[in-house]
Amino acid sequence: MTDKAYDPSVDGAKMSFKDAMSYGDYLHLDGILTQQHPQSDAHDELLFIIQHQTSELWMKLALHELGAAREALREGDLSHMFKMLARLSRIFEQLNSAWDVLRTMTPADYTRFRDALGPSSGFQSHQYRLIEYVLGNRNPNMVKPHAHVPEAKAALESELAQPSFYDEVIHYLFVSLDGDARAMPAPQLTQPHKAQPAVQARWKTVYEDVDTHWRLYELAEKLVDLEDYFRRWRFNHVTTVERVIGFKRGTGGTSGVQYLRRMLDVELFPELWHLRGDL
Ligand code: HEM
Ligand SMILES: N[C@@H](CC(=O)c1ccccc1NC=O)C(=O)O
Repeated sequence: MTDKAYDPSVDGAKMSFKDAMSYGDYLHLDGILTQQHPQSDAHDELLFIIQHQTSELWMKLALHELGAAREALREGDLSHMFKMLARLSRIFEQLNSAWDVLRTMTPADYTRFRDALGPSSGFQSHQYRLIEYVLGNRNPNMVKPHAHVPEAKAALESELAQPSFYDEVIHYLFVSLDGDARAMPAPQLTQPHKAQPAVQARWKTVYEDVDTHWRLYELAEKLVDLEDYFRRWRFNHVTTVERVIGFKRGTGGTSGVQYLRRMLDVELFPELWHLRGDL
């Protein structure tokens, strides 16, 4: 070994990017890495900001995959839809593991900058709300905090005007089992999906003879997986919140932990859970 520093250019590594697209150019890192603006001098505020920004990026990808999965389903292309749902589950795993980093922030650390957050809160995450809407948990009141951001409001309203991903799944279920969707209950576009006996009965048919209905069974279990991940995200959130602020009121104005505990009861695909007790 010589003392001379290794020069990767001898192996062919390109070292000059004056006239070519570099890593930073392609990823627009100048934009992303200059968008962290702590409002205090508290050490942990950068962690808090990056945790949220990365979560929002994963949510952006989740919406991209979910939208494409719905489109594939509408076209009857189940193979591609399954691939996107598998990726969606991995994205949720990322979001769930991320809590381990935030959990290193103690109440004392957080108190140093909480006041600087003002009335801002994750409650106002339009991407989170959009994910809920796409999946079928639709409370139109949740559009209100976005009235001041026309694009976010428009995206949420346009989602409320079309069938949810779960509505498309139910459509596919009826067409597959009945031959058409005439017996399908009308999608509830602007309210949270409520369990429908006719839907549950069909899912039960699938689970009672999985070999005959393998594709539908696979689809159902993918949805249960997805909801399982979603529930774990909510549970991680509420537990972290209790650990960090106890039962203080949220900056967004809700009761905080009590509000978040109530959200643990939300069922995205209720029929798939309810039928299990009947098997
Ligand atoms: C120490 C960390 C955190 C605390 C203390 C906290 C606290 C809270 C509280 C109290 C609420 C209820 C709304 C309110 O009144 O503010 C809330 C909602 C919410 N938070 Fe957090 N949060 C934390 C981290 C996060 C992270 C990392 C995310 C990821 C994006 C997040 C996303 C959300 C979302 C989406 C809601 C709305 C939930 C719903 O309406 O069902 N939070 N948070
Ligand atoms: N709601 C939190 C504040 C909070 O967590 C927050 C504030 C600004 C941006 C994102 C946040 N994260 C989740 O709610 C609190 O009451 O402390």
